[in-house]
Amino acid sequence: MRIDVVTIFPAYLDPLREALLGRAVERGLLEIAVHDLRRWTHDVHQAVDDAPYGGGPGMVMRPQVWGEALDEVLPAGPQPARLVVPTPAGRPFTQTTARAWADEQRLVFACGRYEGIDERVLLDARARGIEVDEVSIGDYVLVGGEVAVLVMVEAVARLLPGVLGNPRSAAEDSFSDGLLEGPSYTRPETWRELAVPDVLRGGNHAAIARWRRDRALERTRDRRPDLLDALPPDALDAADRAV
Ligand SMILES: NC(=O)c1ccno1
Repeated sequence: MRIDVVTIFPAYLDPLREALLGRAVERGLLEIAVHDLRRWTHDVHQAVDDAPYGGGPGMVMRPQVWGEALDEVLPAGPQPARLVVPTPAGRPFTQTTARAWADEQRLVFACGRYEGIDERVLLDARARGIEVDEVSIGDYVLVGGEVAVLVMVEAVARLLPGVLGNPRSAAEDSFSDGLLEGPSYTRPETWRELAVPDVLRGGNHAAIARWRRDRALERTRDRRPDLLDALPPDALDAADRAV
């Protein structure tokens, strides 16, 4: 997969070169390119924004600059690419989104700032046959899209084959079965008079699986009852419903 990020603050994306993602890039599992939007300005001030039509607070990012940037980064023509614009006004970004995007060949992230990007940039991209997703990582407002891109790239990249050491990690983490993951424990067996649940030390795999499922159901019911409501009717068996 190739990921391109267009931003006026390229250094914000430096964490993409660290740790798990950095190693994935070094191993050729993932290609990441970060572009400074100001490369496509032509004035001495490298202006990327202007006052909003209709008045109101803040500034809007100029279509000319974004248009030239995306013409270069996402040239016209048949290409399996998806343009992603992080915005608090977007559709929710979820694990389902991450799984779907993990199958894409190319993702291009456009990081808006100020009051956002002139709407015509997105209309033009769609008119050129590009899939455009406006997505939000949560119901809060950030200063720009860069932090949201870090979140989304990590959520997607960890699902790519070979990125995680153990592929079971992605298969068994929260949301994999529609539930939140339950509690985890490691050595020592007792720490500050707090003991690891006996079942986890007993070696009975069926009992361990049942205990983990019960804790996941309890946690999901307590913290995210909406996820339980969204499960398909046959997702919970009689033992689940007894929890
Ligand atoms: N909530 C968000 O995804 C977001 C993106 C930019 N500002 O907020």
